[in-house]
Amino acid sequence: MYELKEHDVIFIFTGPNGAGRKTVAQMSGDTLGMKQVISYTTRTPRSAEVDGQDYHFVTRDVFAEAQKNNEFIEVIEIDGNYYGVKGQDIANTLHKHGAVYLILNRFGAEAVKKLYDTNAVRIFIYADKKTILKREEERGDSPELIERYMSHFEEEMAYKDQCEHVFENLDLAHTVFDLTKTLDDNYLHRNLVDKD
Ligand SMILES: Nc1ncnc2c1ncn2[C@@H]1O[C@H](COP(=O)(O)OP(=O)(O)OP(=O)(O)O)[C@@H](O)[C@H]1O
Ligand SMILES: Nc1nc2c(ncn2[C@@H]2O[C@H](COP(=O)(O)O)[C@@H](O)[C@H]2O)c(=O)[nH]1
Repeated sequence: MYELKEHDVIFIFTGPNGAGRKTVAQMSGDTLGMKQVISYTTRTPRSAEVDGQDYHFVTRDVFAEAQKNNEFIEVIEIDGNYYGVKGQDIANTLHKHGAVYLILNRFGAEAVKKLYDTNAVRIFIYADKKTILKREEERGDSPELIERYMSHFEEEMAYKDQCEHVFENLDLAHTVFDLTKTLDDNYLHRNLVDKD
């Protein structure tokens, strides 16, 4: 069993769908040498999604078996689909990289924070509804999917004030710069960000 070290950091990116959590997490993660811990889900992959990259896509039986074996640190049902992150996956990735990130909704963020306490840092990424709607339309999300995402918008936004860091993601380069600098200055100390 991997024991967390004081300097191990688990960043949790949360906020409404379409805010840009994945985009900014990946960009900062690449710069700072952090790796994502991928969730397992029973939902069907969307056209551009890749198994093992966006999610581990599994059947309900496989998911239920892992749940029965207490492999997930948290399980959630969203719109009829199950999602979970395995504790062992977090431990393995931390062991290799010392810093990991997860992309979760507010319930996952809360659960991971409770479990890992000071090793866990919640980063809230948001944009206004109109901006998010435009992004989702532009990436080709169906009207049904957009409606589903929007039905969770207010409840996800309500979690903003409980997070350790909050970024409004309008200009992408600006957000990624601020985010990378914040993570580097406060937690990782890789001194990679150009301070000019
Ligand atoms: N600052 C930005 N300006 C313009 N487009 C952006 C910006 N940030 C992200 N995007 C685009 O918005 C879309 C949603 O981004 P992303 O997938 O990162 O969001 P998310 O919060 O992870 O939500 P989801 O889980 O629904 O994918 C993508 O097409 C991405 O390229
Ligand atoms: N609490 C958890 N939330 C998760 C997990 N994996 C993903 N998510 C979040 O769920 C919604 C819906 O995701 P979608 O890909 O189906 O649109 C989104 O906010 C994800 O970030 C998890 O393991 N636990």
